[in-house]
Amino acid sequence: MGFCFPDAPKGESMGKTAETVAERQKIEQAVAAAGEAARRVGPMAGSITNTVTVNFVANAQLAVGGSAAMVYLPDEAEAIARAGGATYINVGTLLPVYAQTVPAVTKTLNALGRPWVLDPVAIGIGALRTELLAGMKPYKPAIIRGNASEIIALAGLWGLDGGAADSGVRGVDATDSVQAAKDAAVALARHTGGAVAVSGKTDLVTDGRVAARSHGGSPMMARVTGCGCSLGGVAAVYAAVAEPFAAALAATAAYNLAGRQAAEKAAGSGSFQMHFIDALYRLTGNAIAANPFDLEEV
Ligand SMILES: Nc1ncnc2c1ncn2[C@@H]1O[C@H](COP(=O)(O)OP(=O)(O)O)[C@@H](O)[C@H]1O
Ligand SMILES: Cc1ncsc1CCOP(=O)(O)O
Ligand SMILES: [Mg+2]
Repeated sequence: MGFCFPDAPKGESMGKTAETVAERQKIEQAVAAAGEAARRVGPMAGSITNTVTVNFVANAQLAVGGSAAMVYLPDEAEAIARAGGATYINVGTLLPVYAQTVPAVTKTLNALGRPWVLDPVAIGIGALRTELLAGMKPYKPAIIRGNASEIIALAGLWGLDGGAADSGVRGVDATDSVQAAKDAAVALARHTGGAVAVSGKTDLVTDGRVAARSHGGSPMMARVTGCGCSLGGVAAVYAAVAEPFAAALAATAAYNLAGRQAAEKAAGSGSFQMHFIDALYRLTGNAIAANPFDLEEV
């Protein structure tokens, strides 16, 4: 492991002091522990997620050791929220029933103090999506995971620094860079007191105090639908057994490592998905923690 700060803008990288060595080691240990605990405990992380990638989300959660359960109805969502170690909410394809399900379950999760992960997929499309995402602000997800444009748009919707109503969300895809979403991610993390994971070529994970830039993955991940959604589902599995920042970084690092490994074997995007699930299944906590990341204070 050791230090690597190649991407940190000048003046922002943490110095190589004893304190930062200790900070890095603490983070690496927490990430490794999250990876190991998911396999040991087998936490259930239920999902309210989109109909496009629901199978990929469940298989990725199972591959890292968790247990999956997908629901749509309000009473069933309440039940899995109560029974699960964490819950995943992804607004990718909304149905009318979500107008009841989503506010009820986020309120319950907040009242229970139970971690939940939000993926604000395609934020900006339609009135219901905007209403549901705006209404989540007081219920504070432990982890917000999205691509750069979604993170900028969510901070804009919640009236936070770095946000913009007119971010570059294009359907479910991003047109903004991860770096451009840094201020929005930090502001969101400070609002929730949890963590924010911004995905892209190099991912950024922050708790509002430090930011880790996690390296790896493959451009092929943007050619397979659900790499982002399933990353959120895996973050929920880890959030059931670890603090938000460690859980978000563990999921992000696992994806970067498994993505790199899968790309070495895949002949194209179809077999990439198969090799990717295989690679996730084989990861150890120590391997996840050893995936390269840079650390900076924010
Ligand atoms: N060009 C890339 N190089 C490496 N990894 C990538 C690249 N694009 C996306 N990824 C990875 O794919 C996963 C999903 O990210 P992304 O495509 O940004 O999410 P979304 O599908 O929600 O837009 C993340 O693990 C991210 O690191
Ligand atoms: C294509 C699509 N349309 C609505 S949800 C969805 C899946 C998006 O998945 P991801 O953001 O992980 O690529
Ligand atoms: Mg997405």
